[in-house]
Amino acid sequence: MILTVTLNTALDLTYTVPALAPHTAHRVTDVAERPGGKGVNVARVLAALGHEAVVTGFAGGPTGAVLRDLLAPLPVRDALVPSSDATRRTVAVVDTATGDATQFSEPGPVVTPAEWAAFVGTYEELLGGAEAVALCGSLPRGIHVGAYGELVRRARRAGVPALLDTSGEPLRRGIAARPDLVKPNADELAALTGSREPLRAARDARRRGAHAVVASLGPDGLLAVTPDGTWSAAPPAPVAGNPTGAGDSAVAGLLSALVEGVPWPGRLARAAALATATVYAPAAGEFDAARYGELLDLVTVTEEATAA
Ligand SMILES: O=P(O)(O)OC[C@H]1O[C@](O)(CO)[C@@H](O)[C@H]1O
Repeated sequence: MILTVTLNTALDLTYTVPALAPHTAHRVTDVAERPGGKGVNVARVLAALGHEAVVTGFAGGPTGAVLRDLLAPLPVRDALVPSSDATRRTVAVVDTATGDATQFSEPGPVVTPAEWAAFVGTYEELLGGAEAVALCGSLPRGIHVGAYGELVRRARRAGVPALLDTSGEPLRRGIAARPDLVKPNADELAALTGSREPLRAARDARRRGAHAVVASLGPDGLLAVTPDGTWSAAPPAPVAGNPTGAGDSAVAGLLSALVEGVPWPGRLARAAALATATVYAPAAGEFDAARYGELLDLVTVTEEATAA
């Protein structure tokens, strides 16, 4: 079983508009409502790849109830812990003229110390049956900024490989706890290290404690800096579509291949193909399965002739 943690789960709304323009009113032509937050998306992709996936984190209030209802028919196990405050919503506005997505994310619930303690108990129990854990997304209010560091340390004590995908101070603190893998995007890596040069920044992230770093660089694919070598993985051509959730699919690709014992080049090919196939799909947590199959053969993985 692969465990995914989404402390700040979300009811993801996707609005489609013909053309997005500030200071104007918009008629929404399509509305989609999905259970979201990064770890929820990761779990859905893991399940589609044939892995048993368990989702934990918090859900509360009317939005939390809808999220759980939407999760129920999906092939992932719901081990969410109740919060008294309501789960947030996110809104992604997709502009059909350009294909661009603009995201608005609410801050999320205020989690109480008792709720955090209940979550930690559930997390410890679930770690007992986990082959790997993904720790994903922003922190809701009330949770200490070192929370991911604590969860990484607990995973290490349980002998479970931990992948961290977050940003800002929670990422900085989480990395210091030495996760097996971090998956920042270009902006998160630059904010962490002060460098917009991905190779230099990824090496810096390793020095800060991450065992391996896989940076997601949008249309440029992935850059992996690991103890075994440095690779880049690129899709055959840039793809137009909604990139929301592409990074989550990359995480699912990396984790599934890790637990299957696939070597780094194969892991990266899978992650890059899944991320690209997600851009072809309408919403985060989904990917175009036919395109994924084609892309697996078309992704180029190149070993960089440079020390990690
Ligand atoms: O926790 P955050 O960093 O705010 O990210 C959450 C959001 O990211 C997405 O997972 C896309 O990666 C959305 O589904 C949305 O819920």
